[in-house]
Amino acid sequence: MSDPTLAELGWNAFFREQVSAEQSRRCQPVRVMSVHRGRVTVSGEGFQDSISSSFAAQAGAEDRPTVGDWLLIDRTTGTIERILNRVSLFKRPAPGDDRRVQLIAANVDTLFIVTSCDQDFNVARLERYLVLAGEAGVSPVVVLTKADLSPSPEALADAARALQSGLRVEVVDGRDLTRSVSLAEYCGFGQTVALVGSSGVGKSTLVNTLKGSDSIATQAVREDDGKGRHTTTVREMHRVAGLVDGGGWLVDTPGMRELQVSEAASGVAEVFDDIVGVTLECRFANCTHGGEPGCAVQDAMAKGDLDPARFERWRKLADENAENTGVAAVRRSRPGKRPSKR
Ligand SMILES: Nc1nc2c(ncn2[C@@H]2O[C@H](COP(=O)(O)OP(=O)(O)OP(=O)(O)O)[C@@H](O)[C@H]2O)c(=O)[nH]1
Ligand SMILES: [Zn+2]
Repeated sequence: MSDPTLAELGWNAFFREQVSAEQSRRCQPVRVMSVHRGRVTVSGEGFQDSISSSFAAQAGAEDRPTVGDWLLIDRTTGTIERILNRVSLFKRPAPGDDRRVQLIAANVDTLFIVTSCDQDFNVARLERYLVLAGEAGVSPVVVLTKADLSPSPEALADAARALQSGLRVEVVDGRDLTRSVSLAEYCGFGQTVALVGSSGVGKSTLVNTLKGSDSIATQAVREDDGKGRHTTTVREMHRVAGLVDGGGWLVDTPGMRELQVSEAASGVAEVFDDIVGVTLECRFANCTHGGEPGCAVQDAMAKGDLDPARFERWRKLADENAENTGVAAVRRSRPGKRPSKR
């Protein structure tokens, strides 16, 4: 395949408008294809390189290049001038150190929430990922793999569709391009798709199938997960070539298996907007929905309009989010000396 053009890499008006004429004389736009310790590999128009990931104007915790980022780099020195504003950003508290944030991927258009029809299917987990997508500003698609191993994949697809209004759900056999071809429309020209899901659900298989080759990332990078253990993670962009009208990019996200919800109130409200709507009808604004008079939630459950199991999952996620968000906020408000041991 020929080297991608800027437009094929995903360059569009949103990014172009952030660059002044003076800047574009001095700098060129490049996209981050993979992140390694202290370095990033980047692609631009007829240009590929590995450059240092640190730069002079770095400010906040999110001011670090991650996979999918658009950078302006100096045409002569090759150093990063700045990171362009992102369309979307996946991040999470750094494992083992929730004072820091780990950037997962930037400028993702679509999130494939991958789950398999055999063992893995779990609505609570799907809802977690939907919250993550909502919070990151990315449109979610549930991808049910291993359709061949289930007697009734369509029943699972319907269960997934019921989780959020308008949710797209695709049933595939990830090993077979002809039975994954429904994913083509999300992987078109200049589009970027990230994949999340538990280990073994078939993410790598799907990436290889859509790429049209078996050459998935093997240059594993060792990253300290903060607990003294080392996990092997590779995050990089893979070009879709297996599909006729493909041409977009896939980002696998190893190391995102355990998923805690934090600072995601708007994502939770978006995924559970049906329940939030009902709570607005409760008589007391601070109703705990635990048996107060005039509780619209209890009412709706009694009438069969609201699934008690879904209500419980919402409550659990909302509580977890409040808890984690509180912890993160307290930690941030105490700058200065870091505790040496926790
Ligand atoms: N029958 C069937 N097997 C599949 C399908 N997709 C993947 N598999 C198999 O499932 C196993 C796990 O697939 P992977 O692609 O390695 O899963 P993964 O999600 O990338 O797992 P991690 O790399 O651990 O995150 C492999 O043996 C695949 O051949 C499918 O659609 N049908
Ligand atoms: Zn109530």
